[in-house]
Amino acid sequence: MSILFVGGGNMAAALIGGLVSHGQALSDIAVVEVNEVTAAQLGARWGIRVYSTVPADLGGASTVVLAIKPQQMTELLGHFPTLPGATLLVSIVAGWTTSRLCAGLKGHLNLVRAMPNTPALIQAGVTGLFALPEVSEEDRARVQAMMHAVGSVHWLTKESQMDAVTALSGSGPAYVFYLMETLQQAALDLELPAEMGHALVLEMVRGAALLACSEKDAPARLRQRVTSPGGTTAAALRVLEEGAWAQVLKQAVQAAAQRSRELEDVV
Ligand SMILES: NC(=O)C1=CN([C@@H]2O[C@H](COP(=O)(O)OP(=O)(O)OC[C@H]3O[C@@H](n4cnc5c(N)ncnc54)[C@H](O)[C@@H]3O)[C@@H](O)[C@H]2O)C=CC1
Ligand SMILES: O=C(O)[C@@H]1CCC=N1
Repeated sequence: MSILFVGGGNMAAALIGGLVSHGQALSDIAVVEVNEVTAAQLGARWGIRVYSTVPADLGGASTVVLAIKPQQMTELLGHFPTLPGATLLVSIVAGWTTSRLCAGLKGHLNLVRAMPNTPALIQAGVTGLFALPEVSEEDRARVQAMMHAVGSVHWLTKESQMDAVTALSGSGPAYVFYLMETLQQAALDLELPAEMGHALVLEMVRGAALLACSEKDAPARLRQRVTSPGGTTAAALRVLEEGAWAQVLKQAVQAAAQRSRELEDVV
């Protein structure tokens, strides 16, 4: 399949990297990128075609991937070419619903929304997908293969689930990185050398994630196995419970989901 990315930032670069490593021909990938520096970097890195505006013939692409910020969409769609009905449009733009996309694309219905995350950069991402009923099985398989190139894929049954997916796995890496930053600061406070604190946090998070992936036990059970009665972990968990840490984290995810719903109205 030939793919035109509109926006060549973080997520587009991650997707292109994944596709290339899965054997997608570079001649079948093109990007529209308005930032000259980013455009030059994309061209130099992969030798792919880079346009400064969306070409009327879409550069011959059968699939168009929208990968710009929600706040940049209204302007883009204001002068977007009319898509042939068979063109598959995939949007990774947070908050932009299929009904708003369809309206902005003059009634185009061959639409799939995708919500990947930044671990896609190392092909360890996870993506939620939602397709309109008009999208053929063949096109669903195409978009699934594209997102599978950067990690695992889950189909949503209702579009409203996209707000939860965005809040959970789309934004989620930032919650984990925030935890890591905080633990590194705690290591400094405990007078560990900075480099050692950094390495301990990285390896601990990697090990805990791998253990959770390899075990059938739920995280709650894995946590209990770390927590000796009257021990160090129990002392730490008591402080987290007193600070209503779980409640705060759930509120944070709710806030992200609410923001995803609000982004539908962003201009
Ligand atoms: N960063 C993340 O963790 C995730 C982001 N997303 C979504 O992916 C989309 C892109 O995010 P990023 O790649 O992080 O943003 P980014 O800012 O890295 O990339 C956007 C790119 O689009 C370019 N651009 C802006 N207007 C343009 C136009 N009219 N035509 C062509 N290029 C244009 C910008 O110069 C920039 O290079 C956003 O809508 C975001 O909601 C989805 C999942 C995760
Ligand atoms: O923060 C955002 O809006 C985007 C969507 C998911 C991750 N980043």
